[in-house]
Amino acid sequence: MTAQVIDGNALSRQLRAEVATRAAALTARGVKPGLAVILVGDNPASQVYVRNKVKACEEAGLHSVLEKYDATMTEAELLARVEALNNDPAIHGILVQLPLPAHLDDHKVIEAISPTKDVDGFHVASAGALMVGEPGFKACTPYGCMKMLESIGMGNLRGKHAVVIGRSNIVGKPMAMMLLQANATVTVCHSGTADLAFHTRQADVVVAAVGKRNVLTADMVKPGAVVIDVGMNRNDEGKLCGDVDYEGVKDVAGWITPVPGGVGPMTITMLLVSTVEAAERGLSAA
Ligand SMILES: Nc1nc(=O)c2c([nH]1)NC[C@@H]1CN(c3ccc(C(=O)N[C@@H](CCC(=O)O)C(=O)O)cc3)C=[N+]21
Repeated sequence: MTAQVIDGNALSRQLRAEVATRAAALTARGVKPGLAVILVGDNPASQVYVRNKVKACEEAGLHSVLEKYDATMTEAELLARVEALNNDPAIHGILVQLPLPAHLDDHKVIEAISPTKDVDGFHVASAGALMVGEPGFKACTPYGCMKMLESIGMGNLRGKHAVVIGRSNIVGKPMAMMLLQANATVTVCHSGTADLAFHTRQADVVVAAVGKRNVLTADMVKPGAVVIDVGMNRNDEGKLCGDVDYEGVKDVAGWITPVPGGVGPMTITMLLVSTVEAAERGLSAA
């Protein structure tokens, strides 16, 4: 059996067309949805990601501002920029690209973003809203993974077992909460898990979000399972690859997401969706 591919580029094209329609409607009412992206320092991977986000905004008719700062920027300066954007009516979403240089406290900076503009979903208020099932911005990567599941008719996971590998605040934990919200029985595995394969072999859905190559191999996957690969790694030839041994796993799984062209573009798409939603909310509150 060869797995069917969940094409993140194709699904993104569809969803971004919907975003563009909503953005045009808002713009016609005098509110062009605006995203501000702050990048501190010169991490080469971050430069590429940030450029892709800004380009995606332009293509969907959103206003975007990229603020680039030297790695020597002080925390007080960064907090002042966040505060200015919180108060800027042209900006509906604020994203501070992570990781920040070591002398800046990620947590403190994220908490300074107004929860009404936290389109990344990283603020404790957003994480808490997800936890208790209240409306709020959702972390874009797991949100994109849920949209991929919906696209193959797996939006409701009642009776299904989902296994998440990884427990980060930006992917693993919110992913587990969203799967739970979709009625899955959820297991979260991590570096302290004794027998990872024992858990993954029970899974109808596996989400690999560790940041290490070949975390999931064919022998660890139940035939027909859905495999979602959140990893963004480079192999020995410098080629982008995920956490899943794609070549092996594709012969066992029922569905699989590729890297590149899977979760990555969906992450950016959900950022656009949340930014448009932030602008729509502002309008309905006014
Ligand atoms: N505050 C914050 N929010 C983020 O959402 C955030 C972040 N910080 N820091 C870094 C990670 C990483 N990330 C990616 C988004 C899209 C692709 C993407 O589009 N990847 C393409 C390929 C890109 C390439 O060729 O390098 C793909 O998978 O097809 C990758 C990675 C968002 N992040």
